[in-house]
Amino acid sequence: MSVDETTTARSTSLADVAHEPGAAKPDPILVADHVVRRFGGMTAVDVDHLEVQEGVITALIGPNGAGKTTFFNLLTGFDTPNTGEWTFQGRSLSGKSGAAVAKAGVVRTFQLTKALGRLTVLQNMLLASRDNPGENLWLSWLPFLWKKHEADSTEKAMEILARFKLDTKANDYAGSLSGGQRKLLEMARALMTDPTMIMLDEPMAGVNPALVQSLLGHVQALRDEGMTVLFVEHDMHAVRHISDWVVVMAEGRIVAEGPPSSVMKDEAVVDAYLGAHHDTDLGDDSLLDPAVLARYEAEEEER
Ligand SMILES: Nc1ncnc2c1ncn2[C@@H]1O[C@H](COP(=O)(O)OP(=O)(O)OP(=O)(O)O)[C@@H](O)[C@H]1O
Repeated sequence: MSVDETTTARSTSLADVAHEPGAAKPDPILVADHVVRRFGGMTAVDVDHLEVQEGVITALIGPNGAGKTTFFNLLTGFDTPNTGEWTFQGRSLSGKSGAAVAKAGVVRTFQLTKALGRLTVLQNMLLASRDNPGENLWLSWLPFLWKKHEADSTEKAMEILARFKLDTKANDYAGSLSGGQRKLLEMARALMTDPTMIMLDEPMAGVNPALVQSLLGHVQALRDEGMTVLFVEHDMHAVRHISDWVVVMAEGRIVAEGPPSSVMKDEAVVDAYLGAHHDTDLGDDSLLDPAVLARYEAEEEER
């Protein structure tokens, strides 16, 4: 399928979906039910039902403390809920470890990037490899297999790094990268496991505007290659620009869902944001720098 055909298939797939919390999707890849996480007396997450459509970019937005990261942690096996179950591609993932979730094809990045500063960029990539020799008894015992595996993984790592224009930095310490480059490295590392779905926690936070464009392009490219993307983001311009669908959380619950253009005008969304931040910019394009806006529009036309 060409990129144009993929774009059409994508918008058609969501065209008939109701703009309401918990809306059913035609091809849900991830389905969560009754997911509750309490910290003491406080309920951080209380998601009754959520379906994430396969092959599209879904943004998860909401004010600070809405429960987005906690929900990500639960879905990816980094935290345990009080109640709840969820499936990925029809198979239950509830209660599974982070490693088991990754093996099932769901990989995540973190808000504060986890790149290990004292390892090189390439070493960071090799650590993220699905069949890291350290985890495989046969590979660690048989040197010739290990060497072949290492060569293959290095080749794959270098290919992915080239895609993110980080190949020239392969032997630099990850600690020497800029904030934006570390975000790119996080995304590159995630791809080492050949995921079906990628979950990005605030990929644009702390990234300079030039790199934001590049990151947005990478996220769209992953989607256009067939990957499902779920991302948490506070930058509403980025959300409007790249998401096919937006899910809004407030006080642990999902309060709205819909395409970006309509969801930003939703009363529950405006209330949720304005309740917490009177100065939150919900992505009104008229507030954008005209040059940036022109670039967004030109890109939109090319798609
Ligand atoms: N380990 C924890 N112990 C106690 N409370 C926690 C813990 N983790 C999160 N919380 C609380 O749960 C609520 C939801 O937090 P969470 O980080 O999931 O929100 P968020 O929507 O991701 O916020 P932000 O946009 O600021 O990252 C907050 O009130 C937070 O203080």
